[in-house]
Amino acid sequence: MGYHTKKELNVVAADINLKLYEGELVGLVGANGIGKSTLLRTLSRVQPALHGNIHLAEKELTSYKPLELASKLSIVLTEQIASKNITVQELVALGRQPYTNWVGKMTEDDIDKVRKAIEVTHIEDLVTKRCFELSDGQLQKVLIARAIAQDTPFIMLDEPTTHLDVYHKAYILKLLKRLAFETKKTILFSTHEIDFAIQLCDKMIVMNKEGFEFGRPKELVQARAFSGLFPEDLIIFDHKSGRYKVRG
Ligand SMILES: Nc1ncnc2c1ncn2[C@@H]1O[C@H](COP(=O)(O)OP(=O)(O)OP(=O)(O)O)[C@@H](O)[C@H]1O
Repeated sequence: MGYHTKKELNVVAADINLKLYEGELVGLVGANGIGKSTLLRTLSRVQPALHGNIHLAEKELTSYKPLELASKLSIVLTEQIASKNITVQELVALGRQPYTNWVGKMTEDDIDKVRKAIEVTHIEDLVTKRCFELSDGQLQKVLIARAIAQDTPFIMLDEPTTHLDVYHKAYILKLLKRLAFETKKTILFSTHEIDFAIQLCDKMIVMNKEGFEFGRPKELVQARAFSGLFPEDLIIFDHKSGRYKVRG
């Protein structure tokens, strides 16, 4: 995966080979610029893979029609929101767009899915607010609610916990964990919260300069996958606690 620029081909990562299952919360970690967003964008068909195949539910990703794809996968990008002038209720309801008819009329089922998404993310008190009135953390929850309303079996989120305080970071990640478990969705998110991801994820993808490692957090800790992520002059990964520590 990577980019065709005017002059050259910029290959960000190659030989990525992995399989995700339903009901799994999967954390994607790695240093700045290593290719996490590129991977999410490639998996969600926002940009084409340079080489290889991606299958979603046994079907080649490129063979999906846009609306069909929108009923199978959703991606949450914080910067993506087109108009912040709409209300929270309207933004969450946009998650139902792939299913509504051309006039956008919602059925009872659509309305129910929107209501449940608002309930599960605990944003009931925000529904009448306009999106520009929200704090970053509130907007993050609203965007997650929209993805839940979209009700796709596969949800991807690019850094869903940036801008959040430590309590709300844990809150969002626990919410994703519960969602994956209870609704049997596959949830893949990129994060810099490696400590939290180790504690909460079923599996993790660790991207590094050599390639990537994939597995259960405990196995990855044992395999020392987190040691080589950053230059070790400043921080080192402590295998006992599963955390990074600043060198004394
Ligand atoms: N539109 C683009 N065109 C060309 N190269 C790009 C483009 N977007 C990103 N890149 C390059 O691809 C590489 C990976 O970037 P990417 O945004 O995927 O990293 P990341 O792991 O998500 O980083 P961060 O943790 O800082 O968000 C970087 O070297 C970046 O410069």
